[in-house]
Amino acid sequence: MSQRPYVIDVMISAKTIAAKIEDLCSEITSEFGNTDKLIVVGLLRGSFVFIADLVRELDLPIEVDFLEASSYGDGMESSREVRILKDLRGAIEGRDVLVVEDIVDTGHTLNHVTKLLRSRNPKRLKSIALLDKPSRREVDFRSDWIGFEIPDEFVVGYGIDYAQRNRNLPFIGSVRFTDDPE
Ligand SMILES: O=P(O)(O)OC[C@H]1O[C@H](OP(=O)(O)OP(=O)(O)O)[C@H](O)[C@@H]1O
Ligand code: HPA
Repeated sequence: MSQRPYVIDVMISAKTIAAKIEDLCSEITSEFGNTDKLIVVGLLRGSFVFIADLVRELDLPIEVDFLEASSYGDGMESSREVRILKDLRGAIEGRDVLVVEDIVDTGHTLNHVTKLLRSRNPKRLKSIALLDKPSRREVDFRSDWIGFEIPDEFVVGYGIDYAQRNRNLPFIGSVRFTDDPE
């Protein structure tokens, strides 16, 4: 695919993200305070940075597992067809589960994944998303915890890509095409 030229404007700094994660983790720690073990499920690939920071702030007995879902390919439009490319290693029946997602946009990915995991009869299933774009929602879905509500802009960084690039930026930035007429 030929790439249009773009720049990335900082939307949420690394420091602001770190402060938000501390707040979210104290809420999650109280919610799951009585758990014997919390299974923290990261949705690959976008959540790999978020889950790494999150689990280090959780004062709970945890296990980590991953599930890979994909619906965007290399573009900016959801295919609305969520493909499970890699399933969990472990069973979640009767367990406490926290699903960790980088961004909820149309909502198709997290809606599909939480339905799939709920069908496996966990004891409790909650979800957390660092970013939420409510104005883009196509299905009725809301995550239990949200870091930041953001406007309808395509974002990258802190694990999130555009055509597989920019996942390594330490902040959340918005993509601005420099060949746009305005
Ligand atoms: O709410 P939605 O419109 O479904 O969009 C959110 C999903 O889109 C991105 O995944 P992508 O398919 O790009 O895979 P990736 O995580 O490997 O980047 C992102 O990481 C979320 O999982
Ligand atoms: O804004 C976004 N950026 C990158 N990937 C995405 N997947 C859904 N929304 C986005």
